[in-house]
Amino acid sequence: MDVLFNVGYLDLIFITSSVSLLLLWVRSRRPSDYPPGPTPIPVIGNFHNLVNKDFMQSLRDLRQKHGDIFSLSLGTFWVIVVNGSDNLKEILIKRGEKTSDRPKFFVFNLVNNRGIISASGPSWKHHRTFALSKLRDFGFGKRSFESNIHEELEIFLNELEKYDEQAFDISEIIHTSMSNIVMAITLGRRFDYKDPEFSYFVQLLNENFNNGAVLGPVNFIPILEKLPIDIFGAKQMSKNAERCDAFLQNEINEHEKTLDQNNIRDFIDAYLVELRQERDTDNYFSGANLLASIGDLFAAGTETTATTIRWALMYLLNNMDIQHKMWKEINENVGSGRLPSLSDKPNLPYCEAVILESLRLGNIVPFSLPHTVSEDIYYKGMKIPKDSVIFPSLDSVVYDESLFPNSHIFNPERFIDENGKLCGQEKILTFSLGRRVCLGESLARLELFLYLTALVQRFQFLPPEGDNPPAVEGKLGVTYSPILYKIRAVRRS
Ligand code: HEM
Repeated sequence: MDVLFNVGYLDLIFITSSVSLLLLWVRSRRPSDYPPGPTPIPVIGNFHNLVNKDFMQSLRDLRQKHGDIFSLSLGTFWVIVVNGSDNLKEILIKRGEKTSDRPKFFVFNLVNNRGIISASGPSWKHHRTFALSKLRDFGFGKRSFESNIHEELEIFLNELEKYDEQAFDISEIIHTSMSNIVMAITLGRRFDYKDPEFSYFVQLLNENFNNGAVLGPVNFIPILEKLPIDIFGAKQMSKNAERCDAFLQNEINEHEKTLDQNNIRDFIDAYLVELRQERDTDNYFSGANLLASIGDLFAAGTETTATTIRWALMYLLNNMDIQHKMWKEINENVGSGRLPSLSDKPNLPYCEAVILESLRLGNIVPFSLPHTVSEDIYYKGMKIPKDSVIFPSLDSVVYDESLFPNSHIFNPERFIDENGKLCGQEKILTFSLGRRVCLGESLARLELFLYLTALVQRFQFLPPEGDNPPAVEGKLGVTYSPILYKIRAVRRS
């Protein structure tokens, strides 16, 4: 009887383990109508295909092997990587109705899928439309906004002069300056560069941007978030997000105390008015959604523009002839007595081309942000299943030789036609495309133009004394950002 019982017990363990493994094996097997891809290993899926090299290179190599649309089994998700400008347009624009939600990833759950970036469905649409109209009202649509940027820019340029031509790392002050512009729109005020609370806020945002958890395994295998040790940085990221929220909640509370419905000062005021008027019968507007929305504007609107400026300066250090040509164009069309303004844009096509080329080759969001699929879709005979995750490879457009010959070379001339006019800007997809296209694109383009032209007008940028220009290298966090480098800002006479 005992023997029988022992055999039965062992059998049970054997059967349970076999069934579990079988289920995992079946789960990680690629159905024949899915896009092709490397063979997944049971339990591990395709993680092993991504660990040896850097993530960007791994996805480029997989494309070489499996084609423009390929799939990977990662944890509980099927990930579909979409490469090439035409495919991206087909999937994100033509089939946009079914491909514009966000997946249930750890990073998006951090704010309980509220606000803009992490939300899906009607609440997302509501908040996106509201934010876009308020960015216009308090930002790029307002005439006086350019002079607000100029004030911030003057402070920033003076800050650079304090380095007295010594080599320094520009990252922190450029982040602070960009953050202040978003502050002006959302909180209606700016902070001093030395304000400890503000510096801490900017530092926390940066840490979360550089944290590996954003694209890391914790998104694909939710249980990893619960591990007692924080190998994947998830707990640190949650803590940082809580501290950023506390800072922003404080600002919301102050706004509530001083709100005057006849004098709407900024984004928070406008949102609070909507909340009080209770016009929103579906209850999309809420305190939690307000907090998440302004958090989104800071997260998306600070690091991105700051990083693009750091890429542009890195390229200018490596291409002194291009820097000189930019300065010459500014000098001939604007002079040195006033800051360049938006009305100068038509006369500064070369400067604009340098910005476009920095947006292209800087490649700051190589896989955009992940999307998910709300219903099965079929494309080129392949099934892209409901709930799979789409990685839009904007990286594949950057290096598309048919669009950008000698794509690895920094060459602003590719955006200038034979009549000296700007051309080809529509080929750049750095702001992504479709319904989720970057909400801050107009603001970002305005900031990049005003900052980069003013920087080159006032200073010549050089590598540290006796050093070569920095190697053009980047590293991937949420954004692909240049490695830290030092620069000298020498005031032009
Ligand atoms: C050079 C600067 C910038 C670049 C390259 C950039 C790029 C992007 C990209 C690739 C996305 C993801 C789109 C997708 O899901 O497919 C995005 C989303 C977003 N961006 Fe930007 N961005 C920049 C600046 C800004 C600025 C200045 C703001 C606002 C202050 C902003 C606000 C947003 C928001 C709110 C989203 C989420 C949109 C949504 O989910 O509906 N961005 N951006």
